[in-house]
Amino acid sequence: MPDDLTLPEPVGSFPAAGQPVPQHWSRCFGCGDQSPAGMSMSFTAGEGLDVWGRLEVAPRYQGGPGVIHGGILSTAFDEALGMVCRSIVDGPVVTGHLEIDFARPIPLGSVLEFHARIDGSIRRKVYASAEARIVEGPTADPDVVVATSRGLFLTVTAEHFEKTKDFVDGVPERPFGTSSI
Ligand SMILES: CCCCCCCCCCCC(=O)SCCNC(=O)CCNC(=O)[C@H](O)C(C)(C)COP(=O)(O)OP(=O)(O)OC[C@H]1O[C@@H](n2cnc3c(N)ncnc32)[C@H](O)[C@@H]1OP(=O)(O)O
Repeated sequence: MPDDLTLPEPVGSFPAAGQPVPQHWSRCFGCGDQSPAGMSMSFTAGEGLDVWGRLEVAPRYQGGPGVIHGGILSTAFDEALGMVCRSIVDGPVVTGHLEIDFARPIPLGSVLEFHARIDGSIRRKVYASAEARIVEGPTADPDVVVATSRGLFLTVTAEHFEKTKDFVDGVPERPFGTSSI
C-alpha cells in the first residue's frame, strides 16, 4: 500500500451511520435483489468511512464438507470492500486486486458479519480492508476474526461497461452465456 494515501471526506450520497447502504446493481451476484442465485448480502453504513455487511452461509455455498467455499468468502469480501468505496466515490469502482486470509473454518448455517473500511486513496486508486466474524451459528463468537481481506479498487466511468451492458440477461446468441458448450 502506498504511503502517500489520503483519507477523503465522505461523499454526500453515502447514507448516515446505521442506515442501509443500497444495492449498487440489482443483478449483482453479491447484493442484487434480482439475482436469484446470488448471495443477497446486505450492508449498513458505519460511523466513518466504513460499512457493516451480513451474509447468511447457505448450504449451496459449500466447499469442503460442511464449510463455506473459499471462493464464496472471497466474493463476499469483494462485495464488502466495493461497498465501502461508496463512502468516498460517487460512481462505479471495480476490483483491481483482492487478497484474503482464511483464518478459521466457517460452517454452513453461520451468519457472517463483515466490517470494511477505507484505508486511503490516491488518484483513481482506493485501498480498503475488512474482517469477518461469525455472529450466529454453531461456532459463533463475535470476538474471533475468521477471515481478513485487503483490496485495491479503481474508479471507472460508465464507459467501462459500454461493451458489456447489453449482456445483463446473457449473451443472446449463446444461451448458456459465454460458455462454448
Ligand atoms: C455505483 C457504485 C458501485 C460501487 C460498489 C461496487 C461494488 C462491486 C463489488 C464487486 C466488484 C467487482 O468484482 S468488479 C469485477 C472484477 N474486476 C474487473 O473486472 C476489473 C478488470 N480490470 C480492469 O478493467 C482494469 O485492469 C482496471 C480498470 C482495474 C485498471 O485499468 P485502467 O483503468 O487502464 O487503469 P491503469 O491505468 O492500468 O491503472 C491505474 C492505476 O492503478 C494501478 N493498478 C491497476 N491495476 C492494479 C493491480 N491489479 N494492482 C496494483 N495496482 C494496479 C496502476 O498501477 C495505476 O496506478 P498509478 O499509476 O495511479 O499509481
